[in-house]
Order: sequence, then structure tokens, then C-alpha cells
Amino acid sequence: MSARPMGARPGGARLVVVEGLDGAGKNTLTTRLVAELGARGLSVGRLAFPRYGTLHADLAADALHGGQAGAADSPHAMALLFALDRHAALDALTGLAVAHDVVLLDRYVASNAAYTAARLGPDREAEVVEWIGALEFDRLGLPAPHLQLLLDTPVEVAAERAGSREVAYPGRARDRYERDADLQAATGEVYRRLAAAAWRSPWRVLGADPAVPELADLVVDPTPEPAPHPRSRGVAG
Ligand SMILES: Nc1ncnc2c1ncn2[C@@H]1O[C@H](COP(=O)(O)OP(=O)(O)O)[C@@H](O)[C@H]1O
Ligand SMILES: Cc1cn([C@H]2C[C@H](O)[C@@H](COP(=O)(O)OP(=O)(O)O)O2)c(=O)[nH]c1=O
Repeated sequence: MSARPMGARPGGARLVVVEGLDGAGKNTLTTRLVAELGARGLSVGRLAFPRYGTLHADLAADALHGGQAGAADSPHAMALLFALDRHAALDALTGLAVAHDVVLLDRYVASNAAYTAARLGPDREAEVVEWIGALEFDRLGLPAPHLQLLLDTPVEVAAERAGSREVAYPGRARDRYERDADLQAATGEVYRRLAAAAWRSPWRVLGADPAVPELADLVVDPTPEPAPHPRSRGVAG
């Protein structure tokens, strides 16, 4: 029998999100966490956003590579596509939460808050963070995470990793956001403010190469501050 962390089933899995810049190492860290938690006898569900291969995510990817008549010029259009991608994943998310002890998400709602706020600039940050939270959690009904992990890899390191990935996988050309160093730097700053404000859940800020066993302890630890009420406000929003 697997050891179940308190707070896991039957009340539903712990929902833990890995956030960070493009190339920060989210996918790699998520894979390592899945292995570590699995070795502890825990069952882990995993989902990455955007969900490429599905409608809204593919439209978003197309736009970020210059398609869809320039839709990527509109930060709000992009944010709506990403939000609708998550909305369409609600059943899948619920299924994972019922079936597993832990659900790890590689990007979630905070990605939309961070990138969209970074595109619109500091003057509109509070407004856009408020909009994304109200849209996705309150209106679309996406579940609040128990914990959000910010993989705070330095922007230069993340860019280097994203660049070498592009060389290694020719089909993996960097998109508009990945090529925009200023956007990446601004996004990192918004992420740090979201974490500091405990936006929509407790957060932990991690260095570029965090120790996975300690992180696994944190992921299953039911004691950190409970997820705030869905309407609680972070970052002024
Ligand atoms: N801790 C690490 N140390 C060195 N390289 C890493 C590390 N984590 C990821 N990488 C490499 O950096 C690149 C981007 O990692 P990835 O996990 O795909 O990032 P993300 O999912 O955040 O875009 C990959 O080529 C990966 O092998
Ligand atoms: C999931 C999500 C991603 N994004 C951005 C972050 C990335 O720059 C971009 C594409 O997502 P990303 O995870 O980087 O996909 P990939 O690296 O596999 O191409 O979209 C948002 O702006 N909002 C969101 O909700």
C-alpha cells in the first residue's frame, strides 16, 4: 500500500504547479519530481500547459509563431486562448485529481498572469493579474493550487537553455515570447511579485537547480499555509 500524504485522497490530490521562464527547467524538474514521488510509492498525475495537440493551445502556438493574422500582437487575445485551453482541460484535471495523490502541473494560471502582465507593463500589472485570476479561477472554475513553485532560474541561464534546445531540436524553433529577452526578464519580475504576494496559493521560490528530495517533501507536506480563499487577493489584485 502506498503511503498517502495527509490531505491527499479522498479529498483529492495535492495540486502543485511548477512555474518559471521559458527554458527555466520546468519540464526537467517535473520529470525528476514524478520519479522521486513515484519512488516513495505515491501516484502522480502530470499535465503541461499549453496542451499542444488540442485546439486552443495549437492556435496559441500558431499565433506565437506569426500565424492567426497577428493575434499574438494582442496580449489579451493570447491570454484568452491560454485560459480557454485550461478550461477545456477541466475534466482531465478533475480525473487526475481523483486518481492520484499528487497532480503536478507544468505551467498553470500564473503563467498567464506573469506573461500577460509583463507584456502590458507595470502600470497595468495589478489590473491584468486581477483579470486573469477572476477569469480563470472564479469564472472558468479552475481549481486553486495547493502550492506553486517558482523555478527562479536566472534569465540568462534560461535563455541559454532555451537556445540550446532550439539547436538540438530543429522543429522546436523559439517562439515570439522565447525570443524576447526583455519580456522574459519582465516576466521573471512579475513571477517574483506573484510569489511574494502568495498569489492564489502559497508559493516557494527555488534556485535554478533545486534538490529534488527536499522539494518532494514540500510537495507532499500538507502543513504549509492552506490555499487562500479563491477570492483572496495577491499582487494588488
Ligand atoms: N538543472 C538543469 N541543469 C542543466 N540543464 C538543465 C537543467 N534543467 C533543464 N536543463 C536543460 O535546459 C533545457 C530546458 O529545460 P526544460 O526542462 O525543457 O525547460 P522548460 O520546461 O522550463 O522550458 C533542456 O535542454 C534541459 O535539458
Ligand atoms: C500556459 C501559458 C503559457 N504562456 C506562454 C509562456 C510561453 O512563452 C509560451 C508557450 O508556452 P511553453 O510552456 O513555453 O511552451 P513550449 O516551451 O513548449 O513552446 O506561452 C502564457 O503566456 N500563458 C499561459 O497560460
